[in-house]
Amino acid sequence: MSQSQWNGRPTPITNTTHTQKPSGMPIHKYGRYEAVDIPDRTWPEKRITKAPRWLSTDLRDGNQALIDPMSPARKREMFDLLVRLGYKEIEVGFPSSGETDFAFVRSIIEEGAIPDDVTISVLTQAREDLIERTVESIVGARRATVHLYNATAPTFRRVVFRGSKNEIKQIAVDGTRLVMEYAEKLLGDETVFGYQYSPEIFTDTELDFALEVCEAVCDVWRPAPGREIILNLPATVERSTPSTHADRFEWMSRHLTRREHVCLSVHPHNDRGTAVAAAELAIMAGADRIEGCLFGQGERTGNVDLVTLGMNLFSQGVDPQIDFSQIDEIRRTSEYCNQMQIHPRHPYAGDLVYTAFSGSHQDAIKKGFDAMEADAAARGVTTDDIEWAVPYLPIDPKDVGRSYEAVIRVNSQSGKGGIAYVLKNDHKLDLPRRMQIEFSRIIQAKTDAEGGEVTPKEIWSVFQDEYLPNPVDPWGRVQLRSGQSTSDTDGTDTLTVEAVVDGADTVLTGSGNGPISAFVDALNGIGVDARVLDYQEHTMSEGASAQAASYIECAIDGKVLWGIGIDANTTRASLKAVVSAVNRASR
Ligand SMILES: CC(=O)SCCNC(=O)CCNC(=O)[C@H](O)C(C)(C)COP(=O)(O)OP(=O)(O)OC[C@H]1O[C@@H](n2cnc3c(N)ncnc32)[C@H](O)[C@@H]1OP(=O)(O)O
Ligand SMILES: CC(C)C(=O)C(=O)O
Repeated sequence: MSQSQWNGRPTPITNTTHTQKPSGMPIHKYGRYEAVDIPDRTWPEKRITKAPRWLSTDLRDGNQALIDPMSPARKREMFDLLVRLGYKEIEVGFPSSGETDFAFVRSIIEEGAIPDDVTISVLTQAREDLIERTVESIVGARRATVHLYNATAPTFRRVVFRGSKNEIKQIAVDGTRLVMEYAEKLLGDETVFGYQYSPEIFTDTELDFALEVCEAVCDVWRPAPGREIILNLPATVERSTPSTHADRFEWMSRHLTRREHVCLSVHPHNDRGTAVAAAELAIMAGADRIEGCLFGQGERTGNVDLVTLGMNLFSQGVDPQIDFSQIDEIRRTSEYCNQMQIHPRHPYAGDLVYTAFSGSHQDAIKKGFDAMEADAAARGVTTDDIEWAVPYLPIDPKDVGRSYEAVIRVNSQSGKGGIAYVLKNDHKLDLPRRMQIEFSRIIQAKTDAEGGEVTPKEIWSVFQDEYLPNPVDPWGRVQLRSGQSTSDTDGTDTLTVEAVVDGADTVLTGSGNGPISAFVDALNGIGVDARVLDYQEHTMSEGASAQAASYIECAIDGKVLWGIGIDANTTRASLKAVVSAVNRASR
């Protein structure tokens, strides 16, 4: 007998209870990614306190991965959106790939679509004919960067270029020289010309070799004050943890000579699903700039998502310097340009990302909103002036142009908090806690029976049917017509009420220490045994025509239930609430 049984307690589950088994998958085919020897790494202690430089490559890396690459019209729509959002560096294409990209670059230059403070960038392989065509494409641009790449990783050296390390380095060096020569030959003084080099597949390149190639490229470009070089170290295929990626950036940042003239850029792809973390840690490790695409479009699993990165900064109180305040417009444009749908759970932008279906989340959200309102009122400010603190909502959906409408949606997983939120938000009815429980059971019965979601409209219709008189087809024993009350100096109220009772016009009279108790007394006259257990009321709006809501919990002939009354006059509202409970008791 085990000790726990001996104690009369259940046997605890230990981790030996579930024995995990080898998967049988071919793990022998995959090697472990090499760690970086950098024990004195500093990036874990760093904080991101300002926005990095951003480059959008939607029109290049994003576009090259589309089933149906963007038409000129779609490209232009995307370009204009990126400019409106505030991106200052935009990779606009691969002009030597064909007429579409070349013509697009020419069109935005010739039509004056590029603001003076925006730098366009164009990508090319390190091949002379392609470089010449690439430089031709940017003639007349105010600010333009040529971006040259060649893969440097062992497999690519062996399989794609079939060359030695020196030969691969030479491709980068010759390419850089050719870019400079063609820029010299073709570009005029009107163009502020920049240069970017990417050792493609940096993530699989030996660090010392990546450094050697970057240094050789710098020897040709000769970065100096006012003559920066962008060294972009791409995770062309994401291969390691974000922490190892950060180590590699810290290592490169420490070892690059002329570091002060280098803009160190990170270009993560999302193969392991950790591109956002990889970009953020790379910035902590010393990178200055991030290349990515809106909503993570791009090759395979995509480029890093610029929207998530920017919004992550925003949610930490750091200005991303990009305007995401109309996130649905950004989403619609991106969906149109890319002909790809954004997932409903996409961070910050998906349809469902500010929505809670489950009871405990809804309860906490409702309490969060209530607490924010109380806190703001106590300080005499609005909720926009205090720190956001609503559980389960990392940001205020309003800040990205969303309403609160979809924050709580009700289904079989929902509890009283969610339903109460809908009534408060949409109808200004702040139900007492026990009434929330009562009404949520009514909604629960509906969701259990019918499944699916109950819309706010349906919730309201069930609520009206359950608690409020139907003006067209009234139901229940009692319908109030009018009433008068008088108060004696000894505190006794006498009430006379004209009502329809069981279909007949009736005058009820009663007395008590207030209008409610007088009405309860009057109801005795028609054989209703009512006792008031709880009473709450609140105004529903401000101003002279304000309505009040009264909630009364009654024991009626031994049955405990709630009633509600809504009226501009608080006494009438409370009498209506008693009638609501009485009618429900006999329904
Ligand atoms: C990681 C990235 O996203 S890189 C960007 C990738 N984007 C694109 O490729 C989109 C646009 N590309 C294209 O339209 C075409 O590839 C073009 C027009 C540029 C070139 O087309 P092609 O001349 O038919 O060549 P292809 O695309 O097959 O390229 C392969 C050749 O280029 C060489 N090559 C590949 N990359 C590079 C490079 N960066 N620098 C120099 N040569 C390169 C290859 O070794 C191969 O040479 P080989 O034929 O001697 O074996
Ligand atoms: C050209 C480079 C920067 C690239 O797109 C990649 O490596 O993913």
